[in-house]
Amino acid sequence: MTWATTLAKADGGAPPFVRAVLESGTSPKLLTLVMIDDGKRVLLGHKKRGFGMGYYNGFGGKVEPGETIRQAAERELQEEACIEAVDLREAGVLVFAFDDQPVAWEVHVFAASSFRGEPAETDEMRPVWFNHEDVPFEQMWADDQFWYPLLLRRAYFRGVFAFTQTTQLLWHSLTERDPGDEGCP
Ligand SMILES: Nc1ncnc2c1[nH]c(=O)n2[C@H]1C[C@H](O)[C@@H](COP(=O)(O)OP(=O)(O)OP(=O)(O)O)O1
Repeated sequence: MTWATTLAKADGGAPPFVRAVLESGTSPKLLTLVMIDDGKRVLLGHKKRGFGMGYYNGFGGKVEPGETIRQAAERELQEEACIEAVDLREAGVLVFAFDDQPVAWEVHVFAASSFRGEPAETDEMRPVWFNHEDVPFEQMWADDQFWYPLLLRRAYFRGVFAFTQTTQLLWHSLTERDPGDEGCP
């Protein structure tokens, strides 16, 4: 996570626990997040259970052993929204560090503008379309308001976010990067 460590030193520097977790040598927990954006509206799911319950979010979850990150994104989209993305693309990567967890979370964000199937409510998510100007950030993770503008204008992004008490955002650093560019921000 070279780029994340570099970002953690930017913008005045992250809280010490962020640098500690990034430099610990422990592999991050891998997760996915799929955003469906038709150009005017985004499809969000109202999370009905588990981590982030009550928030609107894209569709995703943990990468399971034996699957690629992309396969995990496709599986979670099917499991949570009952749809299959047609033009799934890598949109960005978000790293979350928590002051009470020894491992960082690395969330790989994908986006698609078209899909097969009809979004349907599942045990985990209730899908709802929002116009771009009506995205309900006050009912979403605190980091979302920062990277959504990049997502919506199709800029590839990378960000590091520091949380306390699970949901309170303490600090962040965000940059636009080309996929595969491992150089300094
Ligand atoms: N801060 C923040 N912003 C935006 N999105 C997220 C976060 N934190 C997050 O965890 N997420 C995303 C990443 C994932 O898409 C989900 C969380 O996945 P989760 O539901 O815990 O994973 P599953 O594998 O589906 O879990 P089970 O319910 O099956 O145990 O939120």
